Amino acid sequence: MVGGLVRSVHHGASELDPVHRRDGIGFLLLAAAAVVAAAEWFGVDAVVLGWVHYAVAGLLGRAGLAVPLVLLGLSLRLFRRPDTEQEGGRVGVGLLALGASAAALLHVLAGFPAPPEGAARLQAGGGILGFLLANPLEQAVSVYLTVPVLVLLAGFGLLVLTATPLHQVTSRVRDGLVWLTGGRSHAGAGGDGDDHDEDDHDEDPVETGAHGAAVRRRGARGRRPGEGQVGDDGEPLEVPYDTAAVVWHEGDPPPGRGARRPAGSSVARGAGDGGPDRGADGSTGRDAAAGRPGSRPGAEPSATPGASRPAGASVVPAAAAVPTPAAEPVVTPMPDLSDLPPRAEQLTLTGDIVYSLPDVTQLRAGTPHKTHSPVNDSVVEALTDVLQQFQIDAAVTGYTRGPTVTRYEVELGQGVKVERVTALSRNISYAVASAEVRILSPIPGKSAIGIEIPNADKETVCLGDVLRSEVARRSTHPMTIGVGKDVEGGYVVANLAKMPHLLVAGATGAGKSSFINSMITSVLVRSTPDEVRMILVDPKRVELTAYEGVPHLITPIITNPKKAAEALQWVVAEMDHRYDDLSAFGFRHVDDFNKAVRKGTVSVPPDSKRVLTPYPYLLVVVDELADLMMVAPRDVEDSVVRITQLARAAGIHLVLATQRPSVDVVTGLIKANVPSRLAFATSSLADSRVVLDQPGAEKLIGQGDALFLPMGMSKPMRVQGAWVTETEVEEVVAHVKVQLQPAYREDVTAPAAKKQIDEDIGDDLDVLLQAAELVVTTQFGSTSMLQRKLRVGFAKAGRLMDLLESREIVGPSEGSKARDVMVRPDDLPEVLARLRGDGPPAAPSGGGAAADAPYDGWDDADGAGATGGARDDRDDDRDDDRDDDRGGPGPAAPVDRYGVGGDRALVGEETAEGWDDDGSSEDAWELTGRG
Ligand SMILES: Nc1ncnc2c1ncn2[C@@H]1O[C@H](COP(=O)(O)OP(=O)(O)OP(=O)(O)O)[C@@H](O)[C@H]1O
Repeated sequence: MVGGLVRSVHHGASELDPVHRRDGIGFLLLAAAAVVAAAEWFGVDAVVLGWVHYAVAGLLGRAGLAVPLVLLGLSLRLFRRPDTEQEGGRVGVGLLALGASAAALLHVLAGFPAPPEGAARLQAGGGILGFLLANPLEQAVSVYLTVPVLVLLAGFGLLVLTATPLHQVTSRVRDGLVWLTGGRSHAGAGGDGDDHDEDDHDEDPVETGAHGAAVRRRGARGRRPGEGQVGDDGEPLEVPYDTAAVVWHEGDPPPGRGARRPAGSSVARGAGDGGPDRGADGSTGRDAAAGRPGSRPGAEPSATPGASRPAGASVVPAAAAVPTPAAEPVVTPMPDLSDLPPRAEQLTLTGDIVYSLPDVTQLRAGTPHKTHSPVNDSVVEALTDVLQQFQIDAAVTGYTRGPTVTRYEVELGQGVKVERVTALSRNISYAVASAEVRILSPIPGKSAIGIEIPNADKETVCLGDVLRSEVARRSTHPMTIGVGKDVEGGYVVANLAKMPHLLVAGATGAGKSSFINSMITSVLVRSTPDEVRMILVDPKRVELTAYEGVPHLITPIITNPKKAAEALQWVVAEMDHRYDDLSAFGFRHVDDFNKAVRKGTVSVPPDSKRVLTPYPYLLVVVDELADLMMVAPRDVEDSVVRITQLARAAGIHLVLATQRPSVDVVTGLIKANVPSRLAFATSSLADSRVVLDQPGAEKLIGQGDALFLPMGMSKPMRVQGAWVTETEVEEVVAHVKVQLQPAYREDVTAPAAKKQIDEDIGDDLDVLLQAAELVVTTQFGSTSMLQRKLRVGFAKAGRLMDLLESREIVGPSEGSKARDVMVRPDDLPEVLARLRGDGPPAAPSGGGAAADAPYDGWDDADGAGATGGARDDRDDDRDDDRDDDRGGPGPAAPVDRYGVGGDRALVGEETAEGWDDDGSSEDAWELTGRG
């Protein structure tokens, strides 16, 4: 019976939720601490306590007095950070080394008592352990060396226990002092990061795959002037940025107060993370921070001997001035983040589920940003040489160093043609021994030519740093993700909801999957499943498996391309449902709807039993679009186009990635409707043109180096994508998975209802669709044209023409003349849908659809939303229609077809209101002039 009982308890314990198990261990340790304290500190008289005393004091002697404290510390640690199980080994080794050396030292102090002298003598020293360690040591190396050896062992134990490598002891002590003095004692210590620098490089994932666990706050410094007021004076914390991406540099005003526009900005601020030491002239402050004597402020022509100062160049040098050669690398301190508000730590989901977001400080920290290194000096020299050799009156006046590339700025003398420098691109490549030289003329917002050259000493941009940056922490929008760092070392974050759809392209190994990992991890770290749901499509089957089972998923990760195509159709249906809902309740955007639902200002008709819940954003990620386009090109294109044209207001956003950015994958229609682009290194100039409509991506250096062109920007900005290790992803996934099960929707990948295709079309549907498209777009009903263009025989072309006639697409035969075409190009989408059997009955479309946007007008027919005109006008039109027709809640509120976690909703006030402050996306459209 006892055996059975023990077995069942053991079985039950192993089935316990790991969180409870760890808590259980914590309580056990706490109880043990109390017992040992009673025995050792207070000498309480009881049988069991006597045994405990014999065990503890017998083993450790006086060192046993510390055991209650150690046990208490361990238990508190388990309670506070239950996810540190894997560090148990380290803590164990540290404690053993520390405990053993302490016991041995006590044994030495007690005068090396031997066991025959009695247990009491041993207990008054270091116990059995002290005897076993100190006595042999004394015999081996004499008493004079025993003590130093034991002290060293204790020091080693302490370092292991606190996870402090020896070289970081000083900075840890300093950080400790900063912590003790409230984080103020360190202001102005600009160049402190140096001692971390070289060693942190060893943790570079690209080189070693190593993964640093502890997050250190480095170079802590005082708060910037004015920074504290942002939260205090009640200004909205969300950044009202007018493009999807925000760049922010340390030293910039707090985001939201003049955060810079990514490119083309006329504001030229100093570059790099100068921190508090930087004045208006970035170089002066930086040089001062580094304590370098004799550095020149500003851009001095004498930096390039022989080149005359460009006349009329009155540009405030935003870039670092050309520094004195052989100067020390300049490392900027990591920002102090201690006084930034964290993203809501605990969120309550409906059903009283308390959900805690993963701790962003657990993500590893990267190397501090260098604004200058000796490598840059040699490149400046090489560039200057080239300019001199070709006798061009131009000078390298400065540079801004990013994590992977540095942009050198060249100013021209009067009357010097820009082409003289740009024509030298091959010579420059040769001089700096790098094929990936990209020339920008001009640098947006500056009268200077930019020459971007890869750094020989690259830095890794860690997602943790980007998400911990001020700009990311102040954005409460759940769809804000960390992108990386720009070429000036500023953090780049982007709001996926404002993209509103993103195309990610790049050759194999260029960094797409890493970006997608960073993106998904950002979402998991920043948003609850009630805020963002995801559909992940991974035809490659390996890239996204780590996310299987996270509660943000709406359906298991889809690996089958056919199923993926069906899922896209489900998304279209979902979008339509959301539109129905929005229109029935009289809202234009899910943000408005959600806000009203949270405030409780929207009510269902009295006879409806529906419980309104906010709609989560729906993020659909396709990791290889080419695989989908191979199995069902038309269906996928149709769905993508439909989603991208309409889904913004419904809170549905697509991210499409492909390594084959050729026109058969990224078709004109898809491209026209996915306005934001992220191009990693492409294998050809043609691919770069497909993605960005301009060259440049073929010059990227791979491994996360990218050109980012969010909607509304004319020039792409160069960013180094953020890196997140597999271990970090695993930790984040484990954190979210342990809290909540995913609530999968069954119907996402269920095959769509069988379409009603006319029997007499039979197997000819595809070719009939092509024939209809051809005839309608050309407005030319000729059988021989069909023969030629579709490469079909006469009989087949004739039959197609008859079918078209029977569907009233062309008129009757008129002998040798071409037939009349009865359908206008505007109505083509609707006609094609009807032929396919999934369209609504024929209905006249709303006019005004431009011929280059053939899918506009489709929605008039199915009532999902009226669109018309070119893409930029569409919102206006739709809004107008809404305003006219839908003044308030419609009579028949639709049933709750959106069942995703339909029984749960957000109730947390802080989240409920959080991201609305920045204005719904409608504001963004106004700001970009698209509203
Ligand atoms: N942001 C980054 N920072 C540092 N290294 C990176 C970054 N992104 C990618 N890399 C490096 O490049 C390698 C390939 O990246 P990744 O797997 O993302 O390429 P990909 O474009 O997805 O390739 P594929 O199409 O074959 O999947 C990574 O293993 C990593 O070493």
